[in-house]
Amino acid sequence: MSVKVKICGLTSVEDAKNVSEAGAEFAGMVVFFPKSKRNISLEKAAEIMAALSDNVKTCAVTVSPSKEQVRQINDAGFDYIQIHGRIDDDAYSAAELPIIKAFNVTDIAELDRYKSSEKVCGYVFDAAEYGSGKSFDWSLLDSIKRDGRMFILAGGLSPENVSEAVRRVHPDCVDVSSGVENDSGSGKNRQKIFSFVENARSV
Ligand SMILES: O=C(O)c1ccccc1N[C@@H]1O[C@H](COP(=O)(O)O)[C@@H](O)[C@H]1O
Repeated sequence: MSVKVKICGLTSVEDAKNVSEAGAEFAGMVVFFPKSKRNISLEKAAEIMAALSDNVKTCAVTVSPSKEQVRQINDAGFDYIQIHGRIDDDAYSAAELPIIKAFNVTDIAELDRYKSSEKVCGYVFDAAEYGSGKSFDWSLLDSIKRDGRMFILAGGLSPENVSEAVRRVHPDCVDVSSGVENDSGSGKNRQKIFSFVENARSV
């Protein structure tokens, strides 16, 4: 089966159209994290989700969300919640969507804690800095036993290196944000999104 593709950090309706037309399976939107240049409101996320094809699954991308933020995300129309950083007990209890737990290199050792969490349906393995476009040492993933949950590779992927990443890591899904942005660093680039999807699937 070919690798799935997740395009993250959508900020506009135009991004949604490009992601849908390119045939990506997942679209991520950063919410409740104002430090990110890709952070958007739930209202904006609703507008973007309305413009996505029905077959594109959506994901709220968060960092250590509070219980109240998780509740708002439950009701906002996403299919998944991606959580970087901590998941407090309160936030975990409040989650009604399947959780994709993200690890940012230094916390990879915490993976075992989540392997028995019923609500966790997948893992994102990402570089140390959120949405930085930087890669990390993929050999850190070699010893991780696959457990049937989605194994998603992120961090510094691009149309240029995604084929190599798929061959080397064998992820279920590849996840990109910075690598498909315009050279100006703002907004996604249609041609790069299409090339990323094509190159990921070429393996
Ligand atoms: O994109 C962000 O600004 C961001 C903010 C907070 C948490 C995660 C964020 N990005 C996620 O990082 C990976 C990979 O990004 P990149 O391709 O290296 O730029 C992806 O899951 C983004 O959603």
